[in-house]
Amino acid sequence: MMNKIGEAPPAAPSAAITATALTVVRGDRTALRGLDFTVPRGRITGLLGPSGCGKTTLMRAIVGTQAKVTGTLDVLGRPAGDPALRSRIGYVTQAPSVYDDLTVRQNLDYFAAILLPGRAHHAERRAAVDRAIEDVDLTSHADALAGRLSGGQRSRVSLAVALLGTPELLVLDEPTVGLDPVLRRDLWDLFHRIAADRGTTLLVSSHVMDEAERCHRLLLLREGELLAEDTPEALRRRNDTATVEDAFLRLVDAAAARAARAQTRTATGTAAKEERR
Ligand SMILES: Nc1ncnc2c1ncn2[C@@H]1O[C@H](COP(=O)(O)OP(=O)(O)OP(=O)(O)O)[C@@H](O)[C@H]1O
Repeated sequence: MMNKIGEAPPAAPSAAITATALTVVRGDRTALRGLDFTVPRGRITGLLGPSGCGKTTLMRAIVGTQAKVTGTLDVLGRPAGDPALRSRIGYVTQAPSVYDDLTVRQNLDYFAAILLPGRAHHAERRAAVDRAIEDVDLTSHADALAGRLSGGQRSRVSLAVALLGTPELLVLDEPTVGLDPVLRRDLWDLFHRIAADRGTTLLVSSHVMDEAERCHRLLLLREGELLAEDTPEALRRRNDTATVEDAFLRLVDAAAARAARAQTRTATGTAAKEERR
C-alpha cells in the first residue's frame, strides 16, 4: 500500500499554500476567522472538520472563486485568484461536473480540447485523456455514458478531468463521500500515487475522521477557526489519544473551556465596571 505515512516523500523545501490572518465573510457570517497555516508541497494535506465548519469556503478561497477574502493567501508563489494559477490548479467540487449525455471519454475529450486546443495537440490530448481514464481506473467504462455510471464512478470522472492538465495543486472537496470502503481505499491509494510519482500537492477535505490517518498533514477546522495544524501522529501524541478523532474531540473541549473562561472574565469585568459606576 502506498498510503503509509512512513513511505511519504521527503519534506518539500517550500510551501504550496501560505495563509496569514485569512478571513472570509459569507453573507452576515464570518465563515473563516484569521487562519494562519501552510500546506507543504508534494504532500497530502487533509482538511478536516464537521459539516459547516468552512472547508468548502477555504477551498474556494484557495482556488480563487470566493469573494470577501481578507488577510494574505499565497498559492504556488502567487496571490490566490491570480489568472496565471488557473492551469496549475485542479479543483473538484462536491457535485461532479460531468455531462451525463456524453461518454466518459467524450467528457474528457471535451475538457482536453479546452486545455490543449488545436490540431497540433491532437496526439498530446489523446495521451492525456488515456492517462486520466487509467488513473481513475475507468478504462473498462470509457465508452459508457456518464449518466449511466454510479455516483462513485461519476466523481472519478470529475477527478479525471482535474488530472488532465497535470496540475501542481489538486484541491478535492470531499472526494470520498458516499463511496464504499473499497473504493475509498482505492481513491486514497491513487492520491498517494499522484503525490509520490508526480510531486503533486493535494488538499483533500473530509468530515470522516478516519480518513485523517491517510494524510501526511492535517488542518483541523471548527466553526471557521483552525484548531490544529500537524501530522496525524503528532496530533495523537500531543493529545495522548489513540485516534485523530479523539484528539480532535479533546481539542474541541479545550477550545470550548477556553471560550467559557473568556466569557466568564468578560462578564466579571462588566459586572465590576457596573459596580464602580
Ligand atoms: N452561499 C452562502 N452564503 C452565505 N453563507 C454561506 C454560503 N455557503 C456557506 N455559507 C456558510 O459558511 C459557513 C461555512 O460553509 P462551508 O460550505 O464552507 O462548510 P463545509 O465545512 O464545507 O461544510 P460541508 O462539509 O457541509 O460541505 C457555514 O456557516 C455556511 O452556513
